[in-house]
Amino acid sequence: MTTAAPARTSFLLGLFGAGIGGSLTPAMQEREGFASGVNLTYRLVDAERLGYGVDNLAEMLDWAQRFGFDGLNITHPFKQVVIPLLDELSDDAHDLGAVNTVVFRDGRAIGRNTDWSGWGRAFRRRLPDAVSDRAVLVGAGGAGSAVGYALLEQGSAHVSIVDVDVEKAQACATRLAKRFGDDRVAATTDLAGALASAQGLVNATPTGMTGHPGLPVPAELVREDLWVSDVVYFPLETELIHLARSRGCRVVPGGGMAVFQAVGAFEYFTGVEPDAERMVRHFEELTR
Ligand SMILES: NC(=O)C1=CN([C@@H]2O[C@H](COP(=O)(O)OP(=O)(O)OC[C@H]3O[C@@H](n4cnc5c(N)ncnc54)[C@H](O)[C@@H]3O)[C@@H](O)[C@H]2O)C=CC1
Ligand SMILES: O=C1C[C@@](O)(C(=O)O)C[C@@H](O)[C@@H]1O
Repeated sequence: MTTAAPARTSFLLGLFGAGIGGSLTPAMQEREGFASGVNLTYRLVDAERLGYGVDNLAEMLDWAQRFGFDGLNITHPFKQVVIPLLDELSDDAHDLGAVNTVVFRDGRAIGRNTDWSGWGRAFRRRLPDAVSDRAVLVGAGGAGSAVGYALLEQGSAHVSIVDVDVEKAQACATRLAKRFGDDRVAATTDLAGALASAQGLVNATPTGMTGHPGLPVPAELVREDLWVSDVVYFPLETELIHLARSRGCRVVPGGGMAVFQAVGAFEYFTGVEPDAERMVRHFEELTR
């Protein structure tokens, strides 16, 4: 007689990254676990504090599995370098070239990305009528690739990508064009020209974060008829969001992406659908 494997009764999860001490993800995941009856522990593993860099990532993944972790979120600077170390990759993570969620199952490490679905869900919640708009995306790193993927996946007619590192903008556009077609996405150095024919602007650079004050684009380009989104969520009201709001623009601040990346990861980790609105309320409590 064969016996079915016992249902999993608890989950050990963590976040791998550098300088992650202020992350709200552990609190969001543990609170949602408690509220939904899933026994879940979520630990921060700060590579900076451990003196670990990208060369130690394989070792870190290996010991996480050996020590019984069921899954990990992965953040800066590991989102791209983790890819070759995984056994399996979801199509979306492959197409956008970054992983923020690794699930360990039956000795295999499976990479996924909930940054894009998180930003997309937060966007559609606020501006459902704007999904087909033309947009300008500033910043082509890990967050920018995820936002570009989300914009195109949810129907944006065209995305122009700008980065101070022109090669990075081009590489991001080339990658997204492979998936969505080169008539819908392009890198450009002409920010003003691209914005003139767009309805939306997304900041996916660190500019505006605590410690990186300022605006990622010249103030005069923030027109009142643009919608404006920021991925930065420390602070929640960045200089860009503040300026855009004061000019009457519709805005999507970075807090929504922070919550909905956790919503998506919770479901991948546990197989249980979390209560997303409860997680939003909890995030609001944490950031009040
Ligand atoms: N809300 C959320 O849940 C999340 C927020 N983030 C935030 O997104 C921001 C970016 O993170 P990553 O993409 O991982 O960083 P990254 O370092 O991979 O990419 C940032 C990119 O912005 C470019 N850049 C910097 N200043 C610029 C400027 N003024 N104009 C044009 N390009 C510029 C850089 O050349 C780089 O390519 C960080 O502040 C991070 O905290 C990241 C992930 C999730
Ligand atoms: O980059 C981020 C932010 C994060 O690292 C956090 O600190 O909340 C959690 C990651 O899952 C996400 O991809």
